[in-house]
Amino acid sequence: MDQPNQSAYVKLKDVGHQYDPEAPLVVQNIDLDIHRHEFVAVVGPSGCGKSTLLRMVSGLLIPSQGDVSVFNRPVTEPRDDVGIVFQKANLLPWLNVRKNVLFPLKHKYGRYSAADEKRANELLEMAGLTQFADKMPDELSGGMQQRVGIIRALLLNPDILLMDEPFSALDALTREQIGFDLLKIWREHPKTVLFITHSISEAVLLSDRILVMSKRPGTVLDLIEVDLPRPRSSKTINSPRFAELTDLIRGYIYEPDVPA
Ligand SMILES: Nc1ncnc2c1ncn2[C@@H]1O[C@H](COP(=O)(O)OP(=O)(O)OP(=O)(O)O)[C@@H](O)[C@H]1O
Repeated sequence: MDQPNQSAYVKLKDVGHQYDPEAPLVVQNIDLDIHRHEFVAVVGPSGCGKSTLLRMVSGLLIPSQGDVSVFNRPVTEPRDDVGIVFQKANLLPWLNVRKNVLFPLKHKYGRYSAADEKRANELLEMAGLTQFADKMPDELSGGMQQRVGIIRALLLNPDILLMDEPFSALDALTREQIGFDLLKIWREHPKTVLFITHSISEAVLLSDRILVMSKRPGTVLDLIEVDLPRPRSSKTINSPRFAELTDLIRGYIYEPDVPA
């Protein structure tokens, strides 16, 4: 279970949100502490408010109820130490891959240094993209573009990484591979991750804990500890415990009468 912890990197306390003051809440009574370098996934039925939750942590959306804090400070706007990866990489089509990775620095400071370029090259190497660094985005596959989106979010070395269905546009094989790539990056450059996904197996494969949300208005049905050993691999997927955990979550999502 979640432990009250002053040192939580991300903290949601009794959070609720309604987009329209006349309309019902889309999420309510959300409590969650995410600790340093923890990987927490959020799953739940379509429309239950997963993206709303992530947007509130990012500072793109201010909740109508409750408190969201990052590093013990209320979230009032987006911040540099929180990186975001969306479903689509949204690369700039007129910049090559390396320049796309460096774009956040160029945008923020108007320039980047040789050291920044070196770091971009290191990240590109880590993501297996060195030979594509000078290519334009439309010369890359969807999976490669998404990798570029991830390392672009890592360039500013954020302590927290928010990922909103980052792999959902990819085919199943690429999706599994990029999941393992993400785990490798996370091992080498530990980050606190909040990861939204529709895929129960992806959530179990990647995360330390999984927040299971009810259908709208989204509330917390369960917070599940994923007690599978790391590093995770394709063997993990075939383990009996993996099947138990995915079945448990499926029960919540497909049989809404299962008590919390
Ligand atoms: N900007 C907005 N204005 C009004 N309503 C919105 C807005 N964004 C989302 N909603 C509504 O809030 C609810 C939750 O949306 P949200 O995108 O957070 O859910 P989700 O769980 O991420 O959905 P999905 O799994 O389908 O991506 C939905 O009913 C959606 O229609």
